[in-house]
Amino acid sequence: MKNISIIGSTGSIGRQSLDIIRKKIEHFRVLSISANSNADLLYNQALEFNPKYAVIMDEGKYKELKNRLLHSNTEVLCGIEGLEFIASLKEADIIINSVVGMIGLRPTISAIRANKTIALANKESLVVGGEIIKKELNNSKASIIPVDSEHNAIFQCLMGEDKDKIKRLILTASGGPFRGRKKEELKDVTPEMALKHPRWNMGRKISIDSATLMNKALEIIEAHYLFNVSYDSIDVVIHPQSIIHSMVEYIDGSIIAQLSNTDMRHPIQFALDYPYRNESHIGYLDLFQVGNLTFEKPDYETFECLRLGLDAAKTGGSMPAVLNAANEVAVNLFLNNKIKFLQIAEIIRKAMENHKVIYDLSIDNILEIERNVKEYINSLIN
Ligand SMILES: NC(=O)C1=CN([C@@H]2O[C@H](COP(=O)(O)OP(=O)(O)OC[C@H]3O[C@@H](n4cnc5c(N)ncnc54)[C@H](OP(=O)(O)O)[C@@H]3O)[C@@H](O)[C@H]2O)C=CC1
Ligand SMILES: CC(=O)[C@@H](O)[C@H](O)COP(=O)(O)O
Ligand SMILES: [Mn+2]
Repeated sequence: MKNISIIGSTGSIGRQSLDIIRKKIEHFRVLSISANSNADLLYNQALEFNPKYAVIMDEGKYKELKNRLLHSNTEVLCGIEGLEFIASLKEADIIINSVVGMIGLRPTISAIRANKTIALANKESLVVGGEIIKKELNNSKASIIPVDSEHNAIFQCLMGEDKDKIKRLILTASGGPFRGRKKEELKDVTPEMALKHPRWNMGRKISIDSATLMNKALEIIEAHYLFNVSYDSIDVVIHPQSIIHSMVEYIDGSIIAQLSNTDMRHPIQFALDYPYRNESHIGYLDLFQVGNLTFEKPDYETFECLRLGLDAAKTGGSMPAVLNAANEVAVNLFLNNKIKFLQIAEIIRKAMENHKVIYDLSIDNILEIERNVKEYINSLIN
């Protein structure tokens, strides 16, 4: 029986994690759950899974949730300290970090310091704090099992292999809802259009990141830190079918790929069962239904976010944190119809140009960078 803490249990990955747990309830116990503001769903999850702790970020909803769960076995906590607490519980075997955004950094660090196994979906914590996370991991017995589909695929393609023999990592990208379009055609696209991902049903922020291809930029940085591979050895290939979730090319010319249905419950199950493989509860890939698998080069001209991400990655230091913070603010503005689609990249570019890079990063100065970037963008658009 494994005890699981889920940070972000009310989101897309959080709900799919609970779905896997529901199907394998004799193997897993839900120890803690959390939400930002969706108190109703958190309440229902608490009733169904009877966790020891439920954390709500939104202070305004804390008292009411506490009252609603008064006669249950679930203690209600609030705020980032609550997330750090459930990320480091002594009795937790696996921490699923499925929160969205760089708010995930502090819980990831807490889990590492408590020597936990972390099923990591929250890519933003690695993007902003990759160097710190690497150092913390070196001083702990914690491990990260990637849940992000590409990184989970690469993790599987590396199993049993000699890492010194890697030639390159090949990250696959669907191309998003605007694949094949030129910049001119993206001027007036709406949030509704951008949210319609052709293959995956995901949360709102990552769906917009897929539409701008920022998602792939974040994933390049994520892969760099997870697998300790230089940026020159990480390539992106557009693969519209999203059946091959990523590949590793070795020095002898062999490419090893991981394929499965376009369903995040595959990598989630893998991470929860690791190091074992168990029967799938969600079905198997029917190769005869898949059709052709195709590959294209990314269009760096149209999808400027991908190029900005590469620039930030190669600059290093605090620049990926600026890229990420600016992206979080810009995506939010776009989703609220405050800016146009193409302004997302424009705002990120300006925030990067405005930033003086620092190389000795701490959690505090990452959080300060986030505040400064927010202020700068507010001054830009007001
Ligand atoms: N969805 C997917 O298929 C994939 C997602 N990922 C990554 O996984 C992570 C989660 O994505 P996804 O599940 O789509 O996101 P969702 O938006 O669906 O869910 C996010 C979760 O985080 C909570 N949350 C949001 N903001 C805060 C905050 N400020 N403080 C505390 N909790 C917060 C939400 O609570 P509430 O419900 O109350 O808002 C919710 O539980 C992201 O980093 C994403 O890039 C990676 C690969 C695939
Ligand atoms: C499911 C998953 O891992 C997402 O990150 C997905 O890859 C997004 O699709 P894109 O390839 O369009 O970014
Ligand atoms: Mn992904």
